[in-house]
Amino acid sequence: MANRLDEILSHSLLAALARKETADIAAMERQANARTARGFRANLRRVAESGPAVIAECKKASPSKGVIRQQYDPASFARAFEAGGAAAISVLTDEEFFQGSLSHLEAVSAAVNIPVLRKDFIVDPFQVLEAKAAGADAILLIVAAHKNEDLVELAAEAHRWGLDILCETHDREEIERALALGFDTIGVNSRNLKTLTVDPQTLVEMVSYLPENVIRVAESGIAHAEDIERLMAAGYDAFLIGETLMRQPDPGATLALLLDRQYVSEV
Ligand SMILES: O=C(O)c1ccccc1NCC(=O)[C@H](O)[C@H](O)COP(=O)(O)O
Repeated sequence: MANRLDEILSHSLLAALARKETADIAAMERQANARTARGFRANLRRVAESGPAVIAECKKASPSKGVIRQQYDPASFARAFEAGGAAAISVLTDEEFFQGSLSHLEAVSAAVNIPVLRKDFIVDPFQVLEAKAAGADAILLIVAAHKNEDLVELAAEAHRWGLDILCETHDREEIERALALGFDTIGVNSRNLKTLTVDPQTLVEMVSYLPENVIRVAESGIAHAEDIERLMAAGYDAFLIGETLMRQPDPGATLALLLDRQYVSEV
């Protein structure tokens, strides 16, 4: 039986191919060429030198939780995240499972000065072009979603467009594959994308496999200032936080509280 990740990947590929069919590729390439990527990796590194580098995520819904936030204005969240001290913004663009959109990415990119990550299930080089044309500075590549040859091809496409890559892993074998392929910004997702269960212990166990020259990003299930402190002490440089922020009445103020090491109550 197909697991959740396989289901999402098949849908993502079909949707991307359908968009590609009707796309004006030349116009998209002109748009992509006109944009200069803001350094995602460099900004994580810069911020992490003096404290936690948070990638604050605009996330309306998810396969595991359904709708997370009814009133959803990603550009205004992104502005508030920037003011609240985010190092970068992540924008979910998958329509089917996350109620995201490329238009969200465009709006966020235009609204902030910090780098923006296209958080999606990238399975075709066309999606990399889409990302750059819509104003992304980085894309996500999920190791579990690909054979090594495909990761190399997609990474080359990202580099062709000047985009940085957040390479996502979940276990030791995936981390070893990511390192062998030369990725230098590596996330460990505490969410198992095949079952959607979150296990915070995964983050603690996996960080020892990531060398210090890599930017180490802890992903998913981060809810409290204490989580960030514990994960920083374990060796993480950066923290991808979605649902905790999105469920709060004022996501930007909540981020500022988290960065000020104040407790955030669960809602
Ligand atoms: O969030 C999900 O349910 C999900 C399901 C399947 C694939 C990916 C999924 N989420 C993407 C992410 O990795 C998170 O949005 C990101 O790490 C932030 O996580 P959180 O802070 O727990 O919202």
